[in-house]
Amino acid sequence: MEIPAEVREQHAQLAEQVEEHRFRYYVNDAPVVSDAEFDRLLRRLEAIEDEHPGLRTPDSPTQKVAGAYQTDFTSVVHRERLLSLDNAFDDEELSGWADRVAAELAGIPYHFLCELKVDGLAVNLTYEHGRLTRAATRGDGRTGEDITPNVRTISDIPDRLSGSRIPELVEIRGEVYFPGEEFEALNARLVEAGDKPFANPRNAAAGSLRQKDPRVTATRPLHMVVHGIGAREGFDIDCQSHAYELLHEWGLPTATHNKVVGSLDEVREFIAYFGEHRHDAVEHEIDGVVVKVDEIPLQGRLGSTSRAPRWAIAWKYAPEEVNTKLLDIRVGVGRTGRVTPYAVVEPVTVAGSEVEFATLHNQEVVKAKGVFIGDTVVLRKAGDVIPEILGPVADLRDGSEREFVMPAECPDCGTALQPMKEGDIDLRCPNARYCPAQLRERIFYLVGRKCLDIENFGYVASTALTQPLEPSEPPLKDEGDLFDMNIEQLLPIRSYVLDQDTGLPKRDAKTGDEKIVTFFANQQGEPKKNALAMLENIAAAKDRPLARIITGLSIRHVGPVAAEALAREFRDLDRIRDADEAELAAVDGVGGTIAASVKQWFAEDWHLEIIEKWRAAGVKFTEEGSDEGPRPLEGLTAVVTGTLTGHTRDGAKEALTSLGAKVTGSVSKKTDFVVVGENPGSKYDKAVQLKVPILDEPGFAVLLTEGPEAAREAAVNPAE
Ligand SMILES: NC(=O)c1ccc[n+]([C@@H]2O[C@H](COP(=O)([O-])OP(=O)(O)OC[C@H]3O[C@@H](n4cnc5c(N)ncnc54)[C@H](O)[C@@H]3O)[C@@H](O)[C@H]2O)c1
Ligand SMILES: [Zn+2]
Repeated sequence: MEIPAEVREQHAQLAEQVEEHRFRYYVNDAPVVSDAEFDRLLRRLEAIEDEHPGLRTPDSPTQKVAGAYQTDFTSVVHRERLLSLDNAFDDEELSGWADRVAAELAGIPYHFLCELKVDGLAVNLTYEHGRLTRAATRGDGRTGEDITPNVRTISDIPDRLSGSRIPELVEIRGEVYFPGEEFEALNARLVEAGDKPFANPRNAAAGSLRQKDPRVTATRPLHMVVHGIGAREGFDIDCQSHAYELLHEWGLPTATHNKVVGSLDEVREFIAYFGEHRHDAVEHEIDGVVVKVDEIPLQGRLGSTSRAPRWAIAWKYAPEEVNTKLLDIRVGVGRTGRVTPYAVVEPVTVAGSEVEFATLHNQEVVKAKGVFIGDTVVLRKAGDVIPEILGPVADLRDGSEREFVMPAECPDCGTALQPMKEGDIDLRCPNARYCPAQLRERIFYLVGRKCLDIENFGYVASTALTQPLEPSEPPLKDEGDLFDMNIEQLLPIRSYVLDQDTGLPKRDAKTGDEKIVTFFANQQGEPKKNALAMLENIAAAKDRPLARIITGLSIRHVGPVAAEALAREFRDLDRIRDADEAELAAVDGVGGTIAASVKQWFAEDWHLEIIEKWRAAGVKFTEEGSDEGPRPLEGLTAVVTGTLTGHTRDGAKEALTSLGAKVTGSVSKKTDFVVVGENPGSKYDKAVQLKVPILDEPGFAVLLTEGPEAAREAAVNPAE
């Protein structure tokens, strides 16, 4: 069949693009398009060739492992070819492959070996009589680059195989990868030294390994996972999974998650499991699962194409990385005044959602990533994690990019930013009381799920009540006004609708104008149902448990867990206010940092005013709890030390606190009782020295059942 000229032309252009991207990827270690984008180009080429098989010539990129390039490395011919893998992007492609395998093996029994697809670069190691004699990149599959001295610097890779049955010769195939958690530090060092940062960990692995000077490679934390064997002499194996056992015995880094299964459904389970757990169950980045026929003689029977084995297939997970433009870097002000730069990117869809913003943490992180405003960047969104920018695609720079400069003043109130304390990297707006952004964010948090949980009170209301356009005086000048608002105050309010991620006004999709709403009144100026419901819900929130109220105060470092611990221990906000730092710090789940922060919070007069206003409005600030029994030990402080036979340490503490006693970690004059078990240690000595009543187990039982008076009599060291 005649192939139309324009199809030929399109094919040639696509092929050229693919070749160019391969060159940038394999030779420069600096691709300019994402893998997903590259895979799409290759697939388009394949689709054209499916329709016009005449274009599928041996030199088409679809028929080759990769390009054969001239590089600075000496080339090495592999004893046995290194192949690529065919991909399956959906279940149809996977079962299509499985059907072809089944048809070809016509009734012979076989197994599937499921492996994780490591996102790194392929290397081929040659061991002769147990010694590593050569290491090479994959290259075009026949000829690779000699990187032996570089590979010798990787500590996972043994220079000599250990154990028994060492063969005369074996080629080991595997993937070298760069650990994700070390990536940021590497880029920071490169940027510091004036070098180009890498766009992602896989490029960092390739770029680190393919260094002219192996001493540079030696400074990079590279690792390897073995995933195959090539040429071999002097030993025989029946299954690939058994081969791995042997390689493991020889001291090679084999994978820990491989699984041999008997059915395609089990393969699907493996794929689904690691799709879900790719970030929490695996020590390196993966981009898919490789399914192989485990029996080696059957692999031989299935054979290979010029590019890939027929006995294996790579299932690719949905890509988590895309390239996009970094349009701007702005800063946002959070609930605690922390000022955080964030990236505004050209909207892209990644991992199923549209992304417009990515976090950048602080100005040092921006610097360390080496990204400039105007760069094309690699953006990553993994699972539920907040999108982040990995690095710039530096090869696409045209000189118009500019560096980000951290503002000196708060974008919302103009106050000069400063570190919270000396040496802190994070900058804060110190105007905690009046900064409109901080107040808005604090209110939104206070009324949210973790705190007062007030329905009909969301981000729009938080904005409208703290920074309305009209009237000039907001109903909430700070948290103190929360329970004193009335409907008359709310009706005239007009305000912007702010974006929760950025704090910037949202715009009308049609007109492009900033959206302004009268949130609480309808067109006749009457109260909306929402507004009335909100006020009712606010009033009902006065009775929330103490821990939720404490959480809502936005005390630095005091989240729901610490608030719960404080509430459980002290049962009353005034007692928390009056406790000294050591007493606070001694509470389980609190500690020094939180204790200091709590003291600091109560040292601010305007914070105390909030509490008094709320108290006047009817908030109780005590933990009454209807399930409470009598509290005969109220006001007592006890210490538990040593091993008790009748209680665990926590159990003993709980028994005390449930009766109203406070349990602390150290003995002082204020301690009322020290409960001692076996091997008590220095707290016992301290109690003797300070003449604090000491209770052994029977004495402890007396305290719990008969109360403090009887317990003092029962003490090991009764008062003289
Ligand atoms: N962004 C770009 O410009 C660009 C250019 C070229 C290639 N690429 C990317 O590189 C990859 C294509 O390269 P490829 O030919 O290496 O194909 P591939 O990554 O799809 O699969 C083959 C490779 O997977 C590796 N692998 C990882 N774990 C394995 C395991 N457990 N068992 C067997 N092999 C395993 C092997 O090194 C093997 O060579 C694609 O992800 C492609 O998007 C990107
Ligand atoms: Zn401010």
